[in-house]
Amino acid sequence: MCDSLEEKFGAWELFDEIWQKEMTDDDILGDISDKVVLFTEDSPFHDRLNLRPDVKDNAKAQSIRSRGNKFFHPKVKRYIEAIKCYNESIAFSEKGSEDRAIAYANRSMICYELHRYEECLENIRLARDSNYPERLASKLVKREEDAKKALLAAGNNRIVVKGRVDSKACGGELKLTYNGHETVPQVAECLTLCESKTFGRYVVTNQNLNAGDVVIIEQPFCRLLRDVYRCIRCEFCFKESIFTLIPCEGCTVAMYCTVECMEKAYKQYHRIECPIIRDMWRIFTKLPVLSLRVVITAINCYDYNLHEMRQHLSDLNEKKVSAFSMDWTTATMREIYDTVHVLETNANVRDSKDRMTRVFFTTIIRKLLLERTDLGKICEIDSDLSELLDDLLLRHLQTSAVNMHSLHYMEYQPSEKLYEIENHASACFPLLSMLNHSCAPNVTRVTLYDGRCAVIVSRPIPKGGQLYDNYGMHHSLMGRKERMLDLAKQYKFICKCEACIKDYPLYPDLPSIDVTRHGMIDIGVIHDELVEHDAKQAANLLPKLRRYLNDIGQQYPSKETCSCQELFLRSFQILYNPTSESASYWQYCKP
Ligand SMILES: C[S@@+](CC[C@H](N)C(=O)[O-])C[C@H]1O[C@@H](n2cnc3c(N)ncnc32)[C@H](O)[C@@H]1O
Repeated sequence: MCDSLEEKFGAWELFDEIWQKEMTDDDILGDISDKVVLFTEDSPFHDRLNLRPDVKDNAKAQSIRSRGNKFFHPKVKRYIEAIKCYNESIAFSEKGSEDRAIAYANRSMICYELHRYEECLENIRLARDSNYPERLASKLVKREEDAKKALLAAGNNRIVVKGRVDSKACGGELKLTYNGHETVPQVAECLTLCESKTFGRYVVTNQNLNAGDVVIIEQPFCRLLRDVYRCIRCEFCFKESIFTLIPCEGCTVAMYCTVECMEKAYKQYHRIECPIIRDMWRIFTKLPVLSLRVVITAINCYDYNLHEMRQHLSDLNEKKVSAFSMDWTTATMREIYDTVHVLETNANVRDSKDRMTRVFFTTIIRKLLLERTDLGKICEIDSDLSELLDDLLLRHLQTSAVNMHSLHYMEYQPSEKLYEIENHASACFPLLSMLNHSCAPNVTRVTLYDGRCAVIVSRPIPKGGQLYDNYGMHHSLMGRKERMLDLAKQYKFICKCEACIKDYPLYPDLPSIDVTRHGMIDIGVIHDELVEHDAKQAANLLPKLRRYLNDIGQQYPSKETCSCQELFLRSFQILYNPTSESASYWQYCKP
């Protein structure tokens, strides 16, 4: 990961400061709508947050490159840290500048040291295209010759990524276990959407489901790469491209694996985000940035015709929109957005401070958009349109908090010599968002390497049962009080799941089951085997774990079921998660 762009004093800290100074008890208890206007108009957020246009800066590019050179030093050999600095330097440098060319050339040097000869040659090409200085040209000629020779000698420089490549040979593409709905082919036809006062919308099965059943595979409506991956992965397709990223010419944040990805991102959202994305990441956490991404993606579905969008949304009967009954085989992007538009906001159960925070954030984002982007020109003519922008931002600042899902990949940890799951992005999924939470879940989510997300049953669910996801608060890892507080704070509900009602203990205090009745399964041995991150091994273990979970799954909770669920998930992750290539470089450098 790279350094986070988020600053210590951001929008939340400013809000909290103003809130404590300005708000009286009467405001908090009474109607706050008038106060909202005054509050946001008077707030000195522009200066306090030091909002400023993002500009290329060669001096900064040079200083970041020097930092990279220190990491590159033969006694230091922290090449990955060095290349992240070179990438940041490339992002800051002006197009065609010597600083840009030298950063590419330095990146070629690291590629050479890491035996990535094709990428070394690509960086030499990029350096030359960027006016690499004549006085240093001989260095590049020599490196180019060496790389070509090494490439010939190596035969094939392709890196084999253990998990991903092998998985195709072992498990193939992950598919739904059952036929999909005719009009919602990404959801097993046995699933239906229900609604109640207690649960809102929720998903049930009309037949018995077994552990291992794949019941939903969904493409996100939109997604957002975490800022700490900006110098490692393509901002559009998320591919790990640390050796060949190219920069957006408008901002100092976005980098891409190809011009094609850059153009697609620009068309879908970056055209609007480009002038404000650095400030967004500086002053906010990922949730407001994802909310902005949802709004811009939605506006793009309307080709920036905000009049048409406003008309459509004001005519929309929200109660009638359902991701489960829409015909996805013919749906347009506008119709897909309708299903995002009606995601839960929990607006009616938010307290004054929560609502005011989101109004405050909306005001800041709207102002940035109107001052710096094409939306300013569009909204100038009609104040109703800027109101629409406000409504959308406020809405999705709420829906994102409640419905956002993290995307994961497997990262090699050089110090422990094993793979760990990491969260590199957030995404909005209209169908997955219909799953409610339980602290003792019966399904689990797996990010697939093509960017979709699969829902897999993790213990048997009887016909008529509800499918329960886990929002990050599991009974085996967190105490009941803490879980309930967190769920109430972020998701605004009082959890009454089986684990909360029956007060299931933490993992060390869980009962053990009588394994003699079900055959022994050595959790420790399987764990050690899976740590190897070998896809063939995972594919072999999966049916065994699946059988075991279906046998013992009814005896919940127990140490065995919880551990087995963990190992089961791990096997799926090894087979289907994106896997980092980083294991291939640590042999040549220091972490
Ligand atoms: C991702 S949405 C799930 C779908 C939601 N029920 C709906 O109607 O859109 C998350 C929200 O659903 C509700 N929710 C989730 N799990 C719940 C549960 N176990 N009991 C009650 N409400 C729950 C909460 O309002 C939560 O913020």
